[in-house]
Amino acid sequence: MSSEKRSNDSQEVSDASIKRQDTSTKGIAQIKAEYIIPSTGPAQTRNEAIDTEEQPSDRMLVETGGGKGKGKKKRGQNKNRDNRQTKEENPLCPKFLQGNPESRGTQPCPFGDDCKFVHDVQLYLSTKKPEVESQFFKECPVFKSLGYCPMGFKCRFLGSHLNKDPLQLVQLESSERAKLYEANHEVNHISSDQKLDLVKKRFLFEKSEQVLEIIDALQRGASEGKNEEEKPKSDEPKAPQVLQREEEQRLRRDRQRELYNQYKDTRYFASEKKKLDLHHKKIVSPLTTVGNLPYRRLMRKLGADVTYSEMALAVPLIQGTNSEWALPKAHVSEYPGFGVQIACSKAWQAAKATEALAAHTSQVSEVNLNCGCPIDLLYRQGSGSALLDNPARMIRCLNAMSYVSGEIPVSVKIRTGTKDGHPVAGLLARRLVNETDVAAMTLHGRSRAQRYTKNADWDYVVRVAEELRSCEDEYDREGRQRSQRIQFVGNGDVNNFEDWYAHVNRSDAIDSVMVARGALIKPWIFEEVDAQQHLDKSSTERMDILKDYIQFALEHWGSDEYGVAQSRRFFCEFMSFFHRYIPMGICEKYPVQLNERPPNWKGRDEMETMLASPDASDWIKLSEMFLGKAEENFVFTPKHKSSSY
Ligand SMILES: Cc1cc2nc3c(=O)[nH]c(=O)nc-3n(C[C@H](O)[C@H](O)[C@H](O)COP(=O)(O)O)c2cc1C
Repeated sequence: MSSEKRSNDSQEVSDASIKRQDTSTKGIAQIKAEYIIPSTGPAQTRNEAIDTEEQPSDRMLVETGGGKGKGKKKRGQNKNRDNRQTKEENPLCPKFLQGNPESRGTQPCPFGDDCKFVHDVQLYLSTKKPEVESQFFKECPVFKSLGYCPMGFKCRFLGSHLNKDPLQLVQLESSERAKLYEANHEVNHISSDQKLDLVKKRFLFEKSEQVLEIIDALQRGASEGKNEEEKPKSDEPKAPQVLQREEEQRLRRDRQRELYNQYKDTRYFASEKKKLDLHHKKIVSPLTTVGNLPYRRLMRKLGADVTYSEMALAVPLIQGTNSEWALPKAHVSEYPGFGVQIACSKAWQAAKATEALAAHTSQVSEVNLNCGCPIDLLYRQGSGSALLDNPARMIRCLNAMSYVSGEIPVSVKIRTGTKDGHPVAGLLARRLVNETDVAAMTLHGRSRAQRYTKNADWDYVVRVAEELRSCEDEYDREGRQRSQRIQFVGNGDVNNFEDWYAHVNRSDAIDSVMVARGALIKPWIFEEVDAQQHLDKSSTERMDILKDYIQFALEHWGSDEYGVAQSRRFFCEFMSFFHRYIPMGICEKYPVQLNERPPNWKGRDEMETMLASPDASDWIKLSEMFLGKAEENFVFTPKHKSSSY
């Protein structure tokens, strides 16, 4: 990929030759006339809608019981998605993946002849789907990067690591494989025994039990204290029942004091945890569905310093659900600088999920509480942005997390508020300083109600950052000494290096900014930040980026039938953002804003036109260039109906 400054094509075309079309309307990207495909009707743009809010993943719908029943029609969500997976007709027994277990000296299949899967490798190969015909991968990409292929005979690129006579899989020497593994493996795997302990409720949430008792007692104390203040004082002698009640209250207060002292003595201060340094770091937002491990690995390769897991729900984590525990997994290149984000509605959920995470994952730089998610399903349950309306509960969650997370720092991501015109983030910042030990806060400059309709309010983001700093100063002046400055990260509408620097440099109170859609549409955005210039990537360079994505996807999901189908599906989800890139060279006015839509346009070459297609069937065609022909019944409907804008 070239980071050379390119000439802007606009200079090459004289003004006189540009037959301007009327694209100067607000919200419409300005494309040079020669790239516009003339429309027959009234002014036409490629897409009608604007960006919709984050959507629940299919996993979330299952785990929260959402998506069942009638429910209201969700804005922008494709509820009738049919992303079915095909299954192999005669699946090979997992014990035979790498060949006959007995001849390799490993444990035989415990089901023997009764096994419902195929044991005869020759038979399996005779019914297996043909090899993938990829224009980009002439040999198995996973074998090439690992020195062996974990999918063995099931691999759809098997030809490149199969000896036909005798029938045997090829692999590199173990020392070479070990070297490759060192730089390329996944971390934060929970073992099946650990998962089973959670499923069977055998995991002892000892720290959570401790902190929840304290938090409950403090909360009860606070509400009893309030009631007592309201009672009028009287000099009359007290009845024995009253005296007894008072004595009970006194004992409870003593117990609370004792618990509080215990809390003070045992709690972790931010300074006792791993240091979280986000200052001027290049940060990619947590992104449900699209922010999967292969995408984050790609972003690391393209210069990101900090990445976050997709949002994991606390309750299924506590219950040991497989799909939820897949989310904290990361590529080794992501650590340090990898955060796990959780969503929950109550302190017990926050504590237990965090305690399990701290016990079962080793490479996590921060645990982040999502207090910004607008999804109705979670909001109705009191999670995500619902916590903005209940700051006391948010603080209990954060303190519980801090108590149990050991040396992992805790952070929080919020929005301006839930309603338009009622921002609460400033007050929250004050409470975070005074009442919690959070190491960082991220503020997305929009309310829940606003979704993506208006621009993020960066003036407000800056005011909150400054409010945070003045609270920290007050705190210090009172001699209470915060252990370390809370890292403040702003978020919203960062789409190019100019936005990035403008926001990062606007106030010393801001440590950095977080990028979401901008990094999906233009994954090389941090390369621009480093080069401090707009980079106009050719279609060939963009295909190389997609090739890397597919490489990482196959390494993550596998190169067998299942893995190829998963890679194709998530490739298409990625394309639902990636296709929105409008190259600088075809623009009349640059940079293009995130909410600007182009009129129908054609690229500088055929591939560029194809890469910009908003049609999901073209994304499938692109996937076929990397992954071979899609199944006849492969259908893809993006999660965001109007994912284009
Ligand atoms: C597809 C998609 C998925 C998202 N998933 C999450 C998520 O899991 N957790 C989260 O805190 N925010 C999530 N967000 C919100 C972003 O992190 C970010 O706050 C928001 O998009 C504003 O940033 P932007 O203007 O740079 O896109 C998601 C946004 C998008 C577009």
